[in-house]
Amino acid sequence: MQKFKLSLRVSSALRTAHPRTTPLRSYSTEARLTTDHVRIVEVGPRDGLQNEKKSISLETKLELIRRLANTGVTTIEAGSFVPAKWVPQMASTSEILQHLLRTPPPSQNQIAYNYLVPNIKGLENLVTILESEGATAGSKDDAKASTTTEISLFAAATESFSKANTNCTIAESIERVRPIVALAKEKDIRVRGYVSVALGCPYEGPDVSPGKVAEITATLLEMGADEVSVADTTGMGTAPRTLELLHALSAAGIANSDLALHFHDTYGQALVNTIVGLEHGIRIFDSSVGGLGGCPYSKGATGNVSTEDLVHTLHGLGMHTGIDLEEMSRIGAWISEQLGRANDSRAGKATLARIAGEKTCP
Ligand SMILES: CC(C)(COP(=O)([O-])OP(=O)([O-])OC[C@H]1O[C@@H](n2cnc3c(N)ncnc32)[C@H](O)[C@@H]1OP(=O)([O-])[O-])[C@@H](O)C(=O)NCCC(=O)NCCSC(=O)C[C@@](C)(O)CC(=O)[O-]
Repeated sequence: MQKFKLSLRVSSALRTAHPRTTPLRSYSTEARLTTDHVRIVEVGPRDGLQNEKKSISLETKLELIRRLANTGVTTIEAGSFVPAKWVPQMASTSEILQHLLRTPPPSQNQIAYNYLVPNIKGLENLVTILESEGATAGSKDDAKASTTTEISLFAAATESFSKANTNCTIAESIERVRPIVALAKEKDIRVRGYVSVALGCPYEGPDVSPGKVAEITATLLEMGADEVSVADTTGMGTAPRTLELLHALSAAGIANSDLALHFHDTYGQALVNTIVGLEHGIRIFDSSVGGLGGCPYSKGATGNVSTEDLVHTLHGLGMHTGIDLEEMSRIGAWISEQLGRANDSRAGKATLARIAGEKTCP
């Protein structure tokens, strides 16, 4: 495999788009790629399914998670402790947690199951189940030796989105997060933060302040979040603005190792922006199998970048994910069929077509 070497010349595009703020500099990647392993956070069962019009049964959700756990992926967002009136598709999350606590993952994989909590009540509900099952977040007894339970919490980078998504201002949402992190730390639960609409807001447009995103990210980390996923909820991000945002995060003193990137592929820019992130040194990316999802507050929004497309791109760049692309492609086709929707992964469809072709070739 040839050494991964890119020269995207992002800097000249950046200069045109942002003449005042961005320093002129050449953009060489080689020195930044010190490690070639990327951790993918599979968000299909939560971020994907929460936005699908058709609800699926608990059994199908469990089957989805079981199959995903067999692909080599190490972090799976399994559900969300939100009121059913806000997100009806996530209503069976308690049962999912219970089931996963009782079931060792297949193939002896070490898997972290992550649950979104919008407020302290969500985390209290999760902890009640954890304790009633006699489990801790990082279960150490034999039956549960290889699963851990994590949470995600979230804030938004614009006031309008914060109001629509969480019924409160940004400042109030940060205050809401504080006791969640404190309780999670007390219970030894790993915490992931999200900053939504980091590269574009359905109400306020693409010009979201990178400084504001960096400020919220830093606040979540200072409170005790273990990593923060910076989310392009609307898919409005472009390569130059992604780079500008990454520079703002670095300038705020935030280490790349504390960051993940979460791209939706509404404008088909997710993989381009992923490469910008890779070049900058980010090694954690979120994606959903089959490109499941959308966003109820963002008209026309498609789902997350598909895991199959992301894995295909990363492997093509010589990076490692530990994920079996063929198996992931089969799951993408299967879950799309269960949901009665098109499979949004080009690499997934192409992989399956290639396998079918190989089988029928004389
Ligand atoms: C934050 C709230 C709850 C405030 O919602 P609210 O209506 O202001 O809540 P409230 O505190 O006034 O309570 C209202 C009722 O809900 C109950 N309640 C309160 N909390 C809970 C809970 N956790 N679980 C179960 N029940 C709960 C509470 O007990 C009460 O019950 P009642 O007295 O009426 O019977 C609401 O705004 C909410 O759930 N928002 C989250 C919506 C959501 O999940 N959005 C999608 C996730 S974010 C996302 O997807 C983006 C991301 C992360 O993927 C990254 C990206 O941007 O791409």
